[in-house]
Amino acid sequence: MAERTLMLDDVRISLGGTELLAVDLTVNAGEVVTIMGPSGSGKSTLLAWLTGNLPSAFAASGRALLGGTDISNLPPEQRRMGILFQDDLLFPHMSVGQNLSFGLRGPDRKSRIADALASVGLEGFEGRDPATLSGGQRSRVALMRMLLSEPKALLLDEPFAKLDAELRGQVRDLVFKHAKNQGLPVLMVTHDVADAEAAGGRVITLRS
Ligand SMILES: Nc1ncnc2c1ncn2[C@@H]1O[C@H](COP(=O)(O)OP(=O)(O)OP(=O)(O)O)[C@@H](O)[C@H]1O
Repeated sequence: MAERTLMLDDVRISLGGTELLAVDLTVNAGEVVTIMGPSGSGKSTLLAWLTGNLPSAFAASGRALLGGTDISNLPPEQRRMGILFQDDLLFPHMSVGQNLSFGLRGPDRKSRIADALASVGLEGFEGRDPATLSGGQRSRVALMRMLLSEPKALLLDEPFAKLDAELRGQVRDLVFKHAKNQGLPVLMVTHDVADAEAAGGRVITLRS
């Protein structure tokens, strides 16, 4: 599955002329690599660079290769990255079902959405207004929206922080299983050692 690896080739990001981070890393298909490190060490900045949304205050060099293709200069929407942040927002004027069908095609769309909701304990939530959901419920909808969009790699930034302990384990397993089944490379930023252990892969620690 070499075509599904995510390679960070000599990536260097600096801020105000000072190097913030330097990373050389290959994430294999189905592998979860955890990024840890103190606050301010550049974890979120690295993910922002990968998505094509690096703030202009930073300067970056190096390449990101997804399945062997250099994506470093592609616009964000062409990178096919599944992105999940702790404070992920759902579209407020759409129902849960409409949020999930965003970018989804095909005649089996409805049943895929129903299955996705059921898999995170939200069976029948299609018609709900996101404003009426709890933080944990919203974060599960955002997660399923990401997975349904058929990304080629996953970038997760504290993705399970809003979930209580029991749900956290379940949702985490679901994401990692999905990544394994689909052969997706995953980069996960977390402060939580249990998240890193559950991922079971390599841990990269950025220094402050
Ligand atoms: N838009 C921006 N403009 C200028 N500096 C920024 C910007 N965003 C972040 N920074 C700075 O860049 C550095 C890295 O921030 P980043 O958010 O990547 O750290 P982090 O490791 O994700 O931290 P945390 O664990 O607290 O989320 C910090 O010193 C931060 O103050």
